[in-house]
Amino acid sequence: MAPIPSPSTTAPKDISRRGLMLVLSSPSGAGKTTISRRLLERESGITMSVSATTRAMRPGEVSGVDYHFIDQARFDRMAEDGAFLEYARVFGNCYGTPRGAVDEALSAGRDVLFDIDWQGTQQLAENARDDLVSVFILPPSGEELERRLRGRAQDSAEVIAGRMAKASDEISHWAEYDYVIVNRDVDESVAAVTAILHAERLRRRRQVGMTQFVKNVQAAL
Ligand SMILES: Nc1nc2c(ncn2[C@@H]2O[C@H](COP(=O)(O)OP(=O)(O)O)[C@@H](O)[C@H]2O)c(=O)[nH]1
Ligand SMILES: Nc1ncnc2c1ncn2[C@@H]1O[C@H](COP(=O)(O)OP(=O)(O)O)[C@@H](O)[C@H]1O
Repeated sequence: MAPIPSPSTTAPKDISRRGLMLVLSSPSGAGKTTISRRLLERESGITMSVSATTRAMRPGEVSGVDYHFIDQARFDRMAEDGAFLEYARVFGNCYGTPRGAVDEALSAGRDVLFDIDWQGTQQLAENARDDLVSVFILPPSGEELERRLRGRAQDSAEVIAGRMAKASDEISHWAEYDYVIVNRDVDESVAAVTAILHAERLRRRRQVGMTQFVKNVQAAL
């Protein structure tokens, strides 16, 4: 099957577009990180927001790529200085989205992908509803969620039990999101998120140069 053309080929090239903020949330272990990585590999024009966190680095994680790993004092200072677009406490650790990189990307017309929880999504919705597109990822079942958390083999049994205990709370926010995906098959989930991104890029209000483009088309009629 021929690849589906992306909106960069279906929207007129000389029309400037405002970047959007694409948020993925889910209970821990449902597959946000996996879906995000695949999406970033195949999509251009979108960058990942790298959060700051006070949690310990996991094996295989890279500082500055997966997270900016910082201590509590530095996190508190950044929060006080207004350096976060949003921040929250999750599983006893602090997580926050540094403002600078996001502002820069959006104003350059690039989209930004966020892996943040429902608390962060609510804060973004309060401050930037028009730029926000939110997607909630559900696991196919509770048993499968536990299998994925164990299979990831990155957390102790105690930490996994804590994440399972919080899963129901996190899931209770599913209806606050614009889109909902059940992550059964990774390829299908990536295709679904890609379809959402492509459609949202074509929203009229994001194509800020469209008025002028239409005038130019009309002038020649
Ligand atoms: N509000 C907010 N939540 C975040 C941020 N970064 C990560 N999170 C959320 O914190 C939770 C824990 O993330 P993490 O420790 O990486 O565990 P994982 O989701 O199991 O891989 C997840 O629900 C993330 O979506 C952030 O900057 N802000
Ligand atoms: N659709 C899927 N089917 C089977 N395993 C999956 C699927 N999506 C993700 N996984 C696996 O589940 C585990 C948790 O996924 P991850 O992306 O780390 O979740 P999250 O970022 O939401 O905590 C990983 O080992 C990942 O490889």
